[in-house]
Amino acid sequence: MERLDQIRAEIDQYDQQIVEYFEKRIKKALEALEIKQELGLPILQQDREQLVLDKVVRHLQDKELTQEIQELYRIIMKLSRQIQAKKWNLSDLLLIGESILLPIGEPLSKKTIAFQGEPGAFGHQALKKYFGNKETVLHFEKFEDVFKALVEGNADYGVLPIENSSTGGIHEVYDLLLKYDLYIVGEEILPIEHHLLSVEGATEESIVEVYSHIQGFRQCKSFLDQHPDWKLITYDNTAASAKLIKELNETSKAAIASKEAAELYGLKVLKNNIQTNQENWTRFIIVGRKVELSEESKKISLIYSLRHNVGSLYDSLGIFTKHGINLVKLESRPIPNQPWKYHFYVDVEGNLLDKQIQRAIEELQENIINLKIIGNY
Ligand SMILES: C=C(O[C@@H]1C=C(C(=O)O)C=C[C@H]1O)C(=O)O
Repeated sequence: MERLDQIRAEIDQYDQQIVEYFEKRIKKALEALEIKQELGLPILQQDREQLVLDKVVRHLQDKELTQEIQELYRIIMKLSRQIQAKKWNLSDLLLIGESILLPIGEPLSKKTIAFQGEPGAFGHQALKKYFGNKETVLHFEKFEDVFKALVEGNADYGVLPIENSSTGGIHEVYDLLLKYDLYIVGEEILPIEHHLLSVEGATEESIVEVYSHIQGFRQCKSFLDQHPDWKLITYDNTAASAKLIKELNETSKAAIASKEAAELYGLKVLKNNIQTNQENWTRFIIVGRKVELSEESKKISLIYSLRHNVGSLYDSLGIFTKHGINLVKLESRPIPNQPWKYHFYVDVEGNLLDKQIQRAIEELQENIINLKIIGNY
């Protein structure tokens, strides 16, 4: 026992140093905050955080601890941000339990909105359906560019597809929601109709190559299976492929895209409604920099991971049942570098201002790892 006491005394000493250095680190983060406030920079500096993560791994002598040190530093930096946020402006934050701080904002009146793809893309249609036609619109090549535009302040809202009723979740967008500290403020469901488009003079028989987004191909699989000789070329976006077909102007090439894209780029519809399921819908999310709470907010989106023990998912979901909260969606994504471990994306019905919901979230937090609330809309 004496030996164990001796070891624990040493651990106590290290803890004292860790606490001392943690406090020093937080003080410095608050000094950094003052400068960021002067310069009008956001609290979160993802590039800097990545550098910190790389540096601490380099300091490690035992590289087997790489994942653990990164996990520890992700938590330290998140706390550092939360402490900075508390200081920044308390009235703009919602505190749930003891440690979940959410930035709260009002819907912006004058706004710039970003979508992925070219004009005429389904994302563009969802944007117009949700926001109307009067807003300033930006479009980007990649989903991640939309997230970056928000973080960098170049756009106020982003419109992104999250799920298709025939082919399921859009995984890349799920992963980006975890990576960036942005929030879902709304959603829009759009019926998706795909058409085979080409230039004047083309017929179904003249086609050799077809361009579309991978989702376009997946959602039209039965039709494409009838043309096994067609070469399918995956493109960034359905509307971008329509634009390309117009530019190439060849009767052997076609795109799979919307009617709107056909009209916008002056293409002929060779075949209408080629999606496999006539009930084909895509749910788009509207992402912003803050949680926008109102009495009408009725769906909460959460991400969490679990300890690897029997029944952990069941137990976590049981907490919602116990508090009478309806679960409306469950999706899982693998955690990079941790084979067979998952992040769970859960949508439940409720409003974050409701005390019952807050109690359930607090209880959930005690039973899971890394809870992230990504919106109430
Ligand atoms: C302390 C800062 O604020 C945040 C927290 C960081 C940290 O704790 O190391 C790093 C980057 C920022 O996201 C900073 O900007 O340096």
